[in-house]
Amino acid sequence: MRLKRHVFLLESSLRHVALRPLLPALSSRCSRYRYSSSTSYPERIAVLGGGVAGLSSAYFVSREFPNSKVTVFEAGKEIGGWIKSKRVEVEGGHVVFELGPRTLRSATATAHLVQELDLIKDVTYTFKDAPAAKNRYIYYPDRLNRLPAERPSLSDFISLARSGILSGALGIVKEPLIPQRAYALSDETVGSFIERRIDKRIANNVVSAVFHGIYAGDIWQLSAKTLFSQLWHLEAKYGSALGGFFKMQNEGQYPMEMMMAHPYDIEMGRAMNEEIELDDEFAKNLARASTYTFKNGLQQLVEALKSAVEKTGNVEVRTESPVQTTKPVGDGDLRIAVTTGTTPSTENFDLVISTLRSPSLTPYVTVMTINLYYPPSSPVSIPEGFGYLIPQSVPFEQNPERALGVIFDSSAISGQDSVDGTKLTVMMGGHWWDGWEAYPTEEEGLDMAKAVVKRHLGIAVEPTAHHVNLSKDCIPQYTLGYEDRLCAFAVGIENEFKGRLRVVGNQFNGVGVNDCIAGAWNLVRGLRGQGWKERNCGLERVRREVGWQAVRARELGYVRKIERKKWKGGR
Ligand SMILES: C=Cc1c2[nH]c(c1C)Cc1[nH]c(c(CCC(=O)O)c1C)Cc1[nH]c(c(C)c1CCC(=O)O)Cc1[nH]c(c(C)c1C=C)C2
Repeated sequence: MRLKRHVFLLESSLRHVALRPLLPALSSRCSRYRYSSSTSYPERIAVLGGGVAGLSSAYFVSREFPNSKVTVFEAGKEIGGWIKSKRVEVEGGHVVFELGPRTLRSATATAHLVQELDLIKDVTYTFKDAPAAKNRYIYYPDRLNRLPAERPSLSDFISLARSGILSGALGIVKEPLIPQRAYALSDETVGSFIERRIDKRIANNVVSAVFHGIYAGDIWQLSAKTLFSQLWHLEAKYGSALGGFFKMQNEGQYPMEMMMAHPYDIEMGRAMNEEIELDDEFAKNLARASTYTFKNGLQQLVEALKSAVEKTGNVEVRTESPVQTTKPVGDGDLRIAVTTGTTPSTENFDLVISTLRSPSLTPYVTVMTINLYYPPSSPVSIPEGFGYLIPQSVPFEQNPERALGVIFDSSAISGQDSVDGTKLTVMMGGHWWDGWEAYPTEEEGLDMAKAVVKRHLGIAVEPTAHHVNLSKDCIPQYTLGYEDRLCAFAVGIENEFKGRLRVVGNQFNGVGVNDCIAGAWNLVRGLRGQGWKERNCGLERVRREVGWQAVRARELGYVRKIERKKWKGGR
């Protein structure tokens, strides 16, 4: 039985919510030109880029316009972008190494896609009560510190306090007394926001670790307005982030149910709630899960997407087809000429959905992932948990390799490997490698990763399997002033392409897999009917300075409906 379920899960203020795609329905102007008025749907659509944003755009658009011919252009030999899972044979069986993102949090658009692609049977969950979900560590200054879980004990706090990680935490209590920022301050870095409102030590010791785990970025460069959007707008509205948060809760019915949101996000959340139906059992599992992935790794998702779009017969995926140029055909013809291939050829499209990067908008960081496997016979013992993150403040001698964190994959993810043992991923680089002209070789990377796990985890033995992967320029950095640059960018492409070029992907919608899929879903929703003829580019959200509102999380879909029922005695 399929029941309607709203299954957005918690999205903390650390998550990037400021860049959800716009709701083109709000844009009323519809420019009609000679060519465009002749068809009621875009006959030919190009999707630029075959990563998860491109493939999910192709999937949604092929359903929205079943008569359109869709072509996906991918520069590389393979589709899937940064999502890559590798099955490696080891003694007695196999293990799955993830070279990029490895797990998903519950989010409606992605969950629905998983369901439509018939992947539910292959989902493997990490439930919220599992040690992997509860135990997260920060390495500081020379040891692992467990972060407070749902019910932290006194000894948790004592050991954290001893490590020095909590120095400056008193600033949180004093935060409501800190004067509101000057009206003229249009953005500041995440580091400076925390320093101004709480304490610099908390920024360097705690917040920088979390930002390593999401952006592999430098909190002294990343934008608070974009990446701390909740806190930023709470301060603007109430004068204080923490005080404002509690004041805002007075407007709700349930404890902690209110959050700040951009009106566009509210509209998108409502649309998802209305339009998306999830399988009852799947929804229940998602509500209990901290994260999930697939038995053969996250790559299953992009492979299933590719098969599904190709099965339609209307979508062609062309690999090894780098995009050379995209230009308006011009002279009254609104179509876009896309030149692709190493021996360039040009075709005209009624609509182009681009996931390609725009270098002027954000810098990128490079991350090296080193997967290590130790068989059960190895004298290796790691704490049960998700893994650990390394803050910017860790002394150089404790982290000369500039690792960002280590994931305990064998503890964090179950159901992928046919053998026991210890599986780890060391993540290195990120902003530490900014401006480097050359990166470590695979051999050097492996040696560096082994040195990290030896120093931090006491693992002195050799892994029996490993894989080193360099993802060059993989995570865009939403640095100071990002939203202003995005706004100028949106105006530029709207003027140039008159609405026929739409953008989506990790440079615009948030850096996570869920962000890219939700962005694609919403972008395609905006193309419906004659929406594809409207003069916008998918970034209308940043085009208007509108006030953020306090809303019930439920209205955004961020509510675990099933849990809420229990909480309120089954109402
Ligand atoms: C390849 C490296 C990546 C780093 N961050 C991201 C990638 C793809 C993107 C990302 N990671 C997380 C989020 C938050 C939202 C979410 O979907 O959970 C985002 C947008 C959280 C996260 N961080 C790590 C893991 C395993 C997860 C869960 C999601 C996932 O599988 O990516 C660990 C981790 N990620 C990075 C580093 C340096 C790191 C360190 C242990 C960079």
